[in-house]
Amino acid sequence: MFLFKEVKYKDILNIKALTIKNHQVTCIVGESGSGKTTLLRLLNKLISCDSGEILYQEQSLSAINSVELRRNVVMLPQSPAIFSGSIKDNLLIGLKFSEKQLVSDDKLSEVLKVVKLNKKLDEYAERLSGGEKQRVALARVILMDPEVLLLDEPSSALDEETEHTIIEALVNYTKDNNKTLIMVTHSKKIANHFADEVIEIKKGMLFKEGM
Ligand SMILES: Nc1ncnc2c1ncn2[C@@H]1O[C@H](COP(=O)(O)OP(=O)(O)OP(=O)(O)O)[C@@H](O)[C@H]1O
Repeated sequence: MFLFKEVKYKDILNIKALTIKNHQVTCIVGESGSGKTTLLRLLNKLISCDSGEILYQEQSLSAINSVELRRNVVMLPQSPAIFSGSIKDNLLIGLKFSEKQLVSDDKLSEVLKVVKLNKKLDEYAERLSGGEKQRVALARVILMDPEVLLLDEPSSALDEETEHTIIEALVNYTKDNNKTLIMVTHSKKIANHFADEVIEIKKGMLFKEGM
């Protein structure tokens, strides 16, 4: 699905060869500042590499329109934005921005169940806890129904038990719907338990080259 060839970005990332397979759960681990977020940002063209090439479904990212790419490859940033308004407003905003068809309240409630958030759609999103806001943002990404979900520490604000439950639900969602999940996590436990592939980055380089 994604193929890296001699990719360099500033002096932050230097990846000779990397394949990320589709319909799999890939976890990216590594110490703080090693380049994990930078890697995710390359995948949906928020940034572009200085040299080398990244292919998505055999097509060079440089030849794919960024807006079009981001309809299929959606990123959840480390500190996602929550807007004033209801949970429903916050769920629909991703669809509105990407000019996708809006969905029914039933569908919205269904997605809240995937992220195990037991709240009403008309509750104020700003009153939610940090971990609950994180799950609203995650539900917003799921609603976009992308081929690839890029998640940057989606469970950083959750306790260990909730984290396990949410990631498990997310992995099941990925498998049931033939999605591709690429997730940065600080938790080696999560990575070892759920990932089909683990990418470890050290100072901008793959710990195990040529995966
Ligand atoms: N646009 C940029 N210009 C210069 N330096 C940058 C830029 N973006 C990131 N960096 C630096 O690159 C390094 C890697 O950043 P990145 O956010 O990818 O790390 P990370 O592995 O995701 O870290 P964390 O786990 O702390 O989120 C950091 O030292 C960061 O300061």
